Amino acid sequence: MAGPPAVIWGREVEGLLRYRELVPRLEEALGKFSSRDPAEVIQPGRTTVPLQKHHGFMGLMPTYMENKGVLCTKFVCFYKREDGSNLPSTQATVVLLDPEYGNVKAVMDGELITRMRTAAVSAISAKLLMCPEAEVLAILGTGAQAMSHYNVFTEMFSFKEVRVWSCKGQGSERFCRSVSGPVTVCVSAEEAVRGADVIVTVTRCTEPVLFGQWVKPGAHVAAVGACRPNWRELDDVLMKEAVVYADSREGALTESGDVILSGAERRQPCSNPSEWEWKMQCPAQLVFDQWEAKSCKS
Ligand SMILES: NC(=O)C1=CN([C@@H]2O[C@H](COP(=O)(O)OP(=O)(O)OC[C@H]3O[C@@H](n4cnc5c(N)ncnc54)[C@H](O)[C@@H]3O)[C@@H](O)[C@H]2O)C=CC1
Ligand SMILES: O=C([O-])C1=[NH+]CCC1
Repeated sequence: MAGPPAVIWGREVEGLLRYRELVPRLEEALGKFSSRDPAEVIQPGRTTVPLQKHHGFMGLMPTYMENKGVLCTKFVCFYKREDGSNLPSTQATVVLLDPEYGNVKAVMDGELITRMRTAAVSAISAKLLMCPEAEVLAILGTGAQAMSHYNVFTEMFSFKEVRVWSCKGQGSERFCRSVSGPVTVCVSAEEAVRGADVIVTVTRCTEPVLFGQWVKPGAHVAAVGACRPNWRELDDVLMKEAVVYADSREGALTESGDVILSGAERRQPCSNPSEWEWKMQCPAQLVFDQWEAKSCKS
C-alpha cells in the first residue's frame, strides 16, 4: 500500500512559490500545451458543477504530462459572496497522483496556487503581447486576483503608474494596504482605463465593465474574470475590434462569456501553433487568461 500523501498547505505553499520560478515553468507548460502533443500535455476542458443554492460553482481540472510524469487535478470552487464573509471567493485544492499506480502523492492548498498561476499567465501574455513602452497599468477589481496581478506585473515590468478601480470603491482601501507599491485609486472604470497601455479585468461582474470606446489602440487587455459562459466583463465593441488570444481555444469557446456572447470573429489556429503569433495590427489585444496554454491567430 502506498504511503500517505504529503499535505502542503497555506503558509508552506506561500514559502515555496516564487514568481521568478513559476513564470518560466508556466511559459514552458503553455508552449507544451500549444504543441498539441498528447505526450506533453493532455488537458481536457474542465467539468463544472453549479452550486446554485450557494451562488457558486465547482470546477474539476485534470492534467496529465506523460513526458514529465505529472498527473494532477485541481478542484476549485468559486462563490459570488455578498454575505460579508471574510472567506476568499475561491477555494481550491490541487491533488498530485502517481501516474503509474494512481495513488495520491500530495494534496496542496490551491488557493494561492490559483492566485499566482492566473496572474503569472496574464503577465506572460503581457510580456509577449503588450507594447514594449507600456507605462500605465489599469486593474479593474480589487480582490484576490487584483492583488496577485499587481504583484507579478510590478515585479516583471516597470510601469510609471498603476491605477485600480472597483465598483462602489469596494475593497480599494484594503487593496492599497496590501500591496507594497504606489497605486492610484480611480472613481470610475473609464478614468482607470483611459490611456492605459495594459488593462487587467479581474472582477466577478456579469455585465461589461470595460468598453471599447475607452480603450486606446494597441492596448493589451488581460481578461480574467468572466469565466462562465453567461458572464461578461468586456463589451461587444471591444470584442469585435480586438484580436483575441486564448490560452485554450476549447476553454474560451465553452466558458468565456465574452467570447461566446459577443459573437467575436473566430480565427483558425495558425499553421505552427507552437509559435505564439504576436505581431498586432488591430486596435486592442485580448488575452483570455484561463487555465491552459494559448492558441494563436492565423
Ligand atoms: N480565468 C481564470 O483562470 C480565473 C478566473 N477567476 C475569476 O476572476 C474573478 C476575480 O476573482 P477573485 O479576485 O478571486 O474574486 P474576489 O471576490 O476576490 O474579487 C472580485 C472583485 O470584483 C469586484 N466586483 C464584484 N462585482 C462587481 C461588479 N458588478 N462590477 C465591478 N466589480 C465588481 C469586487 O469588488 C472585487 O474587487 C472571478 O470572476 C473569478 O471567477 C479567478 C481565478 C482564475
Ligand atoms: O480556473 C480557476 O482556477 C478558477 N476559475 C474561476 C475561479 C477559479
